[in-house]
Amino acid sequence: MTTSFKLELRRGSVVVGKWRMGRYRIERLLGEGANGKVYLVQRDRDWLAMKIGADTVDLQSEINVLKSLDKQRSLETFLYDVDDLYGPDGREYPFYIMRYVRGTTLASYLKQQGPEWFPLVALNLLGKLAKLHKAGWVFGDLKVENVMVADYGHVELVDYGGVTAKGKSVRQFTEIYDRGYWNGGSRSADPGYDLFSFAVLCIQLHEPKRLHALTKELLPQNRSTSELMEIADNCPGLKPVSGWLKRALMGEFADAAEGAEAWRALMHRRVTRNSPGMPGWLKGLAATSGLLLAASMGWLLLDLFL
Ligand SMILES: Nc1ncnc2c1ncn2[C@@H]1O[C@H](COP(=O)(O)OP(=O)(O)OP(=O)(O)O)[C@@H](O)[C@H]1O
Repeated sequence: MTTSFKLELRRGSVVVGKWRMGRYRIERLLGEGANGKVYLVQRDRDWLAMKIGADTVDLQSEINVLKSLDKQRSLETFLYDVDDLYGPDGREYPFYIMRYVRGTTLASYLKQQGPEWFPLVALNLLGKLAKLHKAGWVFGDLKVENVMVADYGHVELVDYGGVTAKGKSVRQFTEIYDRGYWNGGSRSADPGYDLFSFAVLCIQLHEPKRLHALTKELLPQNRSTSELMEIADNCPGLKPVSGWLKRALMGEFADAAEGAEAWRALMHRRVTRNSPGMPGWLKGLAATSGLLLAASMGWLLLDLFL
């Protein structure tokens, strides 16, 4: 993705908000996308993330969602400040300050820590989605790039630009994760929309090349969930969860909490069985992380249901 503006802020420079006068020291660029650039900044002793957009209207809808999310007490505060700044080019840019999410992207986490972490990280991600669904929201733009993972597989979502109230239409999405793109259903924001994207995300993590090739090969009218299922069925890493993925792609889960429960039961069943034919990642889980799994499941369940 490229940004539509070339603003660059140097490390060590200090940005002062035009209206609210907040002072932020730029540390480094965290990432950028179609809607803006995100910098790691410091205010007093706190590390925060600053998202700068080229266009106030674009950024404003994201800010509105964050404000509504912050009003709901079940979710942690994410938005700290909203203001405009003067760039080195003299132009005004809108920005907002949000919580800095520590961690690495999902794909690099699994690369560094090993694929045996996939089931647990995925379960934690379902837990995050479950909280949003419970509060009446759908994430909308779920994709590998928007999932950050910290130690012990702890998951955080970033980029709330696609978050949509249940029942409305999802406006910001990424084609390959989009239910409409695969002729698998509407773009109406229901929990099933996120679970569909979650299933594609699992496929993307395991078979990125095959998924990409499929998007090139198929004519729009021939894209279907069965094409996605075929990739999952033929991928050894996804075999244990292929039944679950099918249910998600078919919209059979009421929400992410129900999906998480089914995923957790699947993990539990597989780990306790520990049969000789068990796939690699589950063997790894059972052998090396039995205790860790129990502990993590404990906090996950607390996280999910508290
Ligand atoms: N709060 C945060 N803490 C840490 N890193 C973040 C945070 N927010 C965003 N990032 C990083 O910056 C990247 C770009 O941010 P973001 O996805 O919000 O931009 P975008 O323009 O909306 O992107 P897209 O084109 O995908 O919609 C993210 O993929 C992530 O790596």
